[in-house]
Amino acid sequence: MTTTPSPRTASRADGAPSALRESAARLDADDALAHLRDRFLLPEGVVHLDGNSLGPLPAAVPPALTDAVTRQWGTDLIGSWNTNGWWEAPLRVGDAVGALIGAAPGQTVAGDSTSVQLYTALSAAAALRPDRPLLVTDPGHFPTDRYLADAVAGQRGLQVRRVPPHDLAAFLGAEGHRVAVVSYSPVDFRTGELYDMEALTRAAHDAGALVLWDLCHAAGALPLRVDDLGVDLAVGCGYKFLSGGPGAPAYLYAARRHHAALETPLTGWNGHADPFGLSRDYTPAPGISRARIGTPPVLSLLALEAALTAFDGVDLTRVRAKSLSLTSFFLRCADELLTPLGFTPVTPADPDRRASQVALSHPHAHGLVRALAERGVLADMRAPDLLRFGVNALYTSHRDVLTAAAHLRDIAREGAYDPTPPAAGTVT
Ligand SMILES: Cc1ncc(COP(=O)(O)O)c(C=O)c1O
Ligand SMILES: Nc1c(O)cccc1C(=O)C[C@H](N)C(=O)O
Repeated sequence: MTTTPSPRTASRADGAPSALRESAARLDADDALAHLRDRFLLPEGVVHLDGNSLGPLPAAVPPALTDAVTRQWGTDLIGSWNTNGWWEAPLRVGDAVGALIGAAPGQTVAGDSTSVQLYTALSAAAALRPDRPLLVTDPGHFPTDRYLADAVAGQRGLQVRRVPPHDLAAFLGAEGHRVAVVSYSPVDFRTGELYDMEALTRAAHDAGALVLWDLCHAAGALPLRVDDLGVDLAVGCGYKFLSGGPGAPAYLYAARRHHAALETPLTGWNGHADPFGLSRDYTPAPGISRARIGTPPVLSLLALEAALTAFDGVDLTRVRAKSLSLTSFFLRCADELLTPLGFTPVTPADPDRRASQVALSHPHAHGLVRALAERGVLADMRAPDLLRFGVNALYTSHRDVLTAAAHLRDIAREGAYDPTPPAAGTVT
């Protein structure tokens, strides 16, 4: 999103039909997770429905960062690598993320960006299946995943096949024996469609291929079971549903059974078996440590670590149930208030096929999202015509959802938005 909301007026859903207001009030009254909102510092008068792009500030982060800067860096100085656990932070934070994605400790490392982690994972997967020439990815995958698939394929002499998840089984039936890795996301970042991770993982494995999941839009939003499903590799960012802050470290999961043979393409000294031995040649560390590269962004790791405490004691099956309640309610509001005004929901109505966002198509998506931001409702748009609304069960209420839908109805009805498409280079 682009605009600083001013004035912030989003707390008003007064103009919404009373049946919707009563439903929102009832659903919020029954919400066993409502108290978790206090774990976030949400500005007054803002409805935050863009946590699928950048989560808001968790209350635990400012004191953790103050401590990291003033006591650890300011006073303990370089000794902090030992005394304050800086050296182990990528593994410690990796394990904390691992707990949210269903990974037992010792298989997840945090530190570099999702794009870098993807490069590592795709390259490592190709090296684990050297006799197979195909890399399968989703034509609708997030751009960085597609670009990196092309780059790794080019460097390793592979060919990329763009196969939508719904067509994977048929594709593997014909070409499966040639596929090294299937690289997918369980969630379509535009529409919010949720794919069947279990069935797709099994299909890849039945063909003898590896599977790499990009969990950016899933981790923290729904229960994940990477160990149970036998996932080979996974990556994800720290700044969406994990709310680790702008540019938060991303993570890489590699199943333990692959560690001994895991060849990482960026052989930085932090991944060395003996980083301070300063030896001439690279010897990979045992375990997931070999996926470390260079000095990690410690302050960002500590911010992410603090952010993850927002999940302490939280049952992700409850998070999922509330997220579905929020998105169902959003679809109902859309049906009653927005479809008559030219909005078309593109997110599946079937809850089993819906992740934690609702997307609506409208030819003036950009202007509408900007007008919403001016009224204190934060959402985003994805070109050419999608308005995206991400819900996070840790802090979103049904009233928030209704407020957003009611403002959008008013803006559309009044024509109170600029229909000009975004200029090239605009962050949307
Ligand atoms: C599925 C997915 N992968 C990767 C990224 C981004 O990668 P990076 O964190 O390197 O910018 C995003 C969003 O920005 C995404 O939605
Ligand atoms: N990572 C982002 C950024 O650095 C700037 C703006 C947006 C983003 C995003 O996360 C986009 C997001 N992955 C998406 O689903 O479209």
